Amino acid sequence: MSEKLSFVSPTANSPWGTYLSQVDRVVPYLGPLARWVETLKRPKRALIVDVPIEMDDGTIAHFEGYRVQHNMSRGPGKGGVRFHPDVTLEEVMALSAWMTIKTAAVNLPYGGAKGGIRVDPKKLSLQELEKITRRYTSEIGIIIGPHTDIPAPDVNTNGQIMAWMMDTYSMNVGGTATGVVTGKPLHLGGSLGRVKATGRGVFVTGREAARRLGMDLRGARIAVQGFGNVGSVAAELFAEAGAKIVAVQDHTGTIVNTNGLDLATLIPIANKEGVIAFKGGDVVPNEAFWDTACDILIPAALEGQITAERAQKTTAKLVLEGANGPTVPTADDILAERGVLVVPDVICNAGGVTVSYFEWVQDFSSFFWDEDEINVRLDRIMMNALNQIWDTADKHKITLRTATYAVACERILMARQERGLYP
Ligand SMILES: NC(=O)C1=CN([C@@H]2O[C@H](COP(=O)(O)OP(=O)(O)OC[C@H]3O[C@@H](n4cnc5c(N)ncnc54)[C@H](O)[C@@H]3O)[C@@H](O)[C@H]2O)C=CC1
Ligand SMILES: O=C(O)CCC(=O)C(=O)O
Repeated sequence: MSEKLSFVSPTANSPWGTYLSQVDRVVPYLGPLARWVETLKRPKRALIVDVPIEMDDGTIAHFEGYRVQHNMSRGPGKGGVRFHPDVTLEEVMALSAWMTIKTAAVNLPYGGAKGGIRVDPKKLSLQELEKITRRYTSEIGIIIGPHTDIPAPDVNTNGQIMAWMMDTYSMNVGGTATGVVTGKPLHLGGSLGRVKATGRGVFVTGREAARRLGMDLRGARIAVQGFGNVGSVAAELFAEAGAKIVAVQDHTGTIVNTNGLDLATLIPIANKEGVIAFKGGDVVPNEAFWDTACDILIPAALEGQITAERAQKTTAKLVLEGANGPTVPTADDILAERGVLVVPDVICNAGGVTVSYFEWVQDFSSFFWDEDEINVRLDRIMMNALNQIWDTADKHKITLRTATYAVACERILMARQERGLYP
């Protein structure tokens, strides 16, 4: 008998509700390991912290922060830190759980964790941003560490924030601990290739999926939602392969150009002011993004974006989940019924954590690899994982998402079983 979690009541399409539904779907494929499945339905540890800072105007502001360690059966917790006004404990729980599945899917020696602060970082000065980052790091310092839980960048966090986190943790323990976070700047123990790794993984898995569908990337029309680290890099790589980026949406709005957007001009503008400031496309209402005629759809923003209604109307034949949790379960079913292939987040966007793993290994060995070596190893890990998942999907006639969960959950629950319970 298991008690219900007392601190969260997920709804069907909420991030945690979506995750639970994804786990339920894999149970028939777990064999005797299914008796351990409840392990995956609750986080191992969830920390809520108060983050007080003095604002530039002298007032004291309090923000709520989280670090959730979902599962550590296979190794230390691993996963990013998000700064966003909508961050909740429930969302961070789901994001940490998806990390557990993702690290196991690509067979990295990690569990899953994630963190976040409910704050709009765009409203903070640089000094306030540094203060909130450092205070949050100190507060979660009781559960993170190079051998216990290793944060990394996620939405609205970057190399500078990882540098402050590394410095704060190092000051608190009294020695430089580069391995406590990944996604750091290069001269602070960062790795070549990390900035582009997630977008690169989306491209590598997407190229293989397109090949298997018989879709030529040259001339393929792509719509990208979210034009930050993941979306813009994936778009660039697909454009280099001959595809046309016909629609892009970010938090400022949506632009469309059926002849293909000029990324060399768009990317620097989007990084500074948002895509809406770009003059080389038509500005359309946000909902029209989902109506844009395209062959490939790349959600690379937030959770819950592909709803049942949007799944029904998309013309895409292939969905590449750059974001975590972008598709709600009802939409997943509609896409499957309509024959739209979905490469799920837990494999599609695993390139980032894979190069984070390389960074962590390089930090411990104090020996750094060149970018070609990183990319060759990244591509190999992504392709091996994808091929194994595809074989599992073919064998059981299931979606790539359920197949990824089957491969990953077997690894996680086998580790759980082999470790045993005390006494
Ligand atoms: N950075 C990384 O290495 C990884 C990120 N991811 C996931 O990829 C997604 C994007 O992350 P990043 O690119 O790192 O974040 P980012 O902060 O660099 O970019 C986020 C993008 O989403 C856009 N956005 C935010 N709210 C939006 C809305 N309501 N509608 C449309 N666009 C919106 C922003 O304008 C921005 O273009 C997230 O789901 C994240 O968890 C997954 C794996 C690794
Ligand atoms: O690089 C990492 O360790 C984690 C990245 C992340 O948060 C994610 O894959 O969603």
